[in-house]
Amino acid sequence: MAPTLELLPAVDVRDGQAVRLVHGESGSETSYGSPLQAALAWQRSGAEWLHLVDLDAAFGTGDNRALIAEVAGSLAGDGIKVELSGGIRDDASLAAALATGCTRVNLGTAALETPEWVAKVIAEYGDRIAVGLDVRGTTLRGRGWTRDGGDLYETLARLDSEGCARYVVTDIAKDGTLTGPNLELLKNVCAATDKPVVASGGVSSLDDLRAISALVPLGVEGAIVGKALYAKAFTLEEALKAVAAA
Ligand SMILES: O=C(O)c1ccccc1NCC(=O)[C@H](O)[C@H](O)COP(=O)(O)O
Repeated sequence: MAPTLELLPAVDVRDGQAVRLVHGESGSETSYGSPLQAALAWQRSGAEWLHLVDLDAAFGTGDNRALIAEVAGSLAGDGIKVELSGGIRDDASLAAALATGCTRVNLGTAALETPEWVAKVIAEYGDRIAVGLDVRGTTLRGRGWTRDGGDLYETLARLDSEGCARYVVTDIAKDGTLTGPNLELLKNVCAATDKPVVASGGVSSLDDLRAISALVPLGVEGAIVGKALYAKAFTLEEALKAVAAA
């Protein structure tokens, strides 16, 4: 039997607040209050993972490093696995991220702009490093998804050859829109790599999660869920039950 799809409820932090964006665009925020309270709510609902994003660090508008460390530290200390994303681009930001106790970090822009550094940290930290492949069509986007950064499949082949352990794949056109995941993209990425893939962006319903679960045999390992949980399209408890039964 295929393993159960992992669910990663998202807490995206901007200016100290948990927010949701549409298409990852700065200025499209809806605020949902305290990131720590949001994270603790997902923990109470049975989350095994948390996807925690420092949007200010991703956009280059500052950072929420202390708050992120507090949230990651609180949850990781309680046995929740934390995936940390946003603005991790050099030794200092990577050291700060890993020091939070997170299970892994997600590198985005660095994989496009400083490939030698990314190859070095992949070799050093193994599966504590994932790479976020954030795409419009098949073009990667970096710097908070604001700048083009090359071809998805060329970059994927390069990262595979360097031993990258895992990819977090986001269709930016779907992100924060509640219009369903891009299943074709996920299938295509799974066909291009043997490494596990975490799906991100667009989940709107339990049926979407069941559809992503059907891709587990192809290599999809997990799904990040943001807006649907905040908009109460379903509860995390319902989502965990749905994927366990899929
Ligand atoms: O992850 C990043 O580094 C990032 C950078 C810039 C804008 C957005 C970014 N992440 C957004 C997410 O990871 C979302 O939380 C996730 O894709 C969930 O999407 P959805 O379920 O559609 O709300």
